[in-house]
Amino acid sequence: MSEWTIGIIGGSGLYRIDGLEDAHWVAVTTPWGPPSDDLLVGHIAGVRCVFLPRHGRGHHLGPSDLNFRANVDAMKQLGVTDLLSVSAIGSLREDLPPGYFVVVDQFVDRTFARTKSFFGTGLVAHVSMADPVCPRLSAFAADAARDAGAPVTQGGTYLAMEGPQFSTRAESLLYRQWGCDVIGMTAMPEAKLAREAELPYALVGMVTDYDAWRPEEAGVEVTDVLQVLHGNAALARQMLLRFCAALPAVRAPSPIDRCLDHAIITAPEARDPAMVDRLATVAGRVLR
Ligand SMILES: CSC[C@H]1O[C@H](OP(=O)(O)O)[C@H](O)[C@@H]1O
Ligand SMILES: Nc1ncnc2[nH]cnc12
Repeated sequence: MSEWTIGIIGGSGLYRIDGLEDAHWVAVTTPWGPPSDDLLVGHIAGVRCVFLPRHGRGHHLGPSDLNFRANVDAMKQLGVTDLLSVSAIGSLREDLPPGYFVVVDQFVDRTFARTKSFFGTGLVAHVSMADPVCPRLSAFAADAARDAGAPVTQGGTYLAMEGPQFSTRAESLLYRQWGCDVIGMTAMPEAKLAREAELPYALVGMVTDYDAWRPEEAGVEVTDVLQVLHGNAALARQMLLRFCAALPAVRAPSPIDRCLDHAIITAPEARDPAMVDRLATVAGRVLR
């Protein structure tokens, strides 16, 4: 049994968190290079939280330039036990209009220009991604969003695209045919790396637009996205407050806390010592 430390990765439009008590910015270095920004450590409703603006303060990093490994490693270095991502998303469904909060539970990864694993030559691991989000954390997040007064859909498939350009109409229509519900540019490989780091992960997407599949509508523009996000800012803040306030005092273990028990395939004598060193934070539990 242990206590919670909630990592919050804030996406587009979410570059700081008001209401974080005793807050201070902390610079963290990682073996993977620099994270997107310093991390803001403080408390919400008595729960220790670590906030990272995914694109940096001022939004100077695009989705393909994010150092996802450094972001997850930095969270883990600061003692994060569970990771909550808050993202802007496009909707691929008529019944998920702008303003909706979608707590996603599946992903289709169509990104292609990103480093997707902490592991590789010298230390190979294969984690399961069958169930990519933590059901417990996702349920807490959905309840909190509902309590805050947001329209919430629990469950949905997020298509992760490379970007930075938005989709063509043909792509948008194709993703709908695939059964995807929402679209964004950042959840992958973030969710995969969180799993490799044994961090339970949940994603609350805030629908900002209908992407490009509606024939009568022009495609999405950044200004549309930001307008909806600014309108949602108070709701997002309330959601985080209620999320922390409702967490049980004691954190019961999650199976994800130990998912590397079954994942590493490289024999101990064949492991690259430099890789073992680099993985100290992420996988030290099973490598020491
Ligand atoms: C500003 S629109 C496109 C941009 O917004 C989303 O970012 P995030 O997931 O970090 O909220 C989307 O993935 C794109 O990066
Ligand atoms: N339509 C869209 N496509 C990709 N990422 C987004 N983020 C917000 N809206 C988006």
